[in-house]
Amino acid sequence: MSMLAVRDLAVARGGMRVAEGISFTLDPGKALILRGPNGIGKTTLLRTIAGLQPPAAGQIETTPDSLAYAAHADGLKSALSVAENLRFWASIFGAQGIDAALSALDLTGLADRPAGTLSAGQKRRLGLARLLVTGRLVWLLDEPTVSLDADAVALFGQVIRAHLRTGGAALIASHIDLGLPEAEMLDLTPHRAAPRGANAVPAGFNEAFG
Ligand SMILES: Nc1ncnc2c1ncn2[C@@H]1O[C@H](COP(=O)(O)OP(=O)(O)OP(=O)(O)O)[C@@H](O)[C@H]1O
Repeated sequence: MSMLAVRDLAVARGGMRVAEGISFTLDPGKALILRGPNGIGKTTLLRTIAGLQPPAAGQIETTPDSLAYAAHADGLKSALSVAENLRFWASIFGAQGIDAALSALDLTGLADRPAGTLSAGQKRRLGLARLLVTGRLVWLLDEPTVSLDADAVALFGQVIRAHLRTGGAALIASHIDLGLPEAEMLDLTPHRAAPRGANAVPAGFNEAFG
């Protein structure tokens, strides 16, 4: 049974439909990579599936409390240490420990550093480590590798693989190769919403100028 099913979904930003006619399912152990040019609606689609905004049309079916969303903004507590940040998230999600998450993202040596003093890539690694303490099965990731160097991208690829091996799934907006050849791709380009209302091209436009 799929962990996430999206049917004929349309998504909007700022009151304008940006993408439509999107359908896919995500089964355990699968990763789906969202592609498409800047502004096509990848972030908007992830926000809609995460429940941060309503769909403009269509259906999203998933198990309650199965989703973990990692947005562009890391949203870390800068005065707390790396370990304290993770413990805070672990307590919210009822996770047991943080050591595995620290180790998986190569943060053990930085555990006592205030998060505010981390480099951009280290902050991003901490943001991703939070996924591991959520215990959630379906990861929604928006450009997870921004600021990461090549080693950290490879490390993150391993983290995703381990998540998939243990029955998890991931929907990932990414412009770069994550080293996941088994992942499927969904290009949103053909799903760009047709112009509507005041901005719509009048019917017959093509015939008149064709
Ligand atoms: N807060 C907002 N208000 C109005 N329009 C917005 C808002 N945020 C984004 N948009 C617009 O919605 C459209 C979709 O944006 P979105 O961020 O989903 O694209 P994206 O595919 O994730 O792009 P990128 O590859 O640049 O991250 C764009 O045209 C964008 O300008």
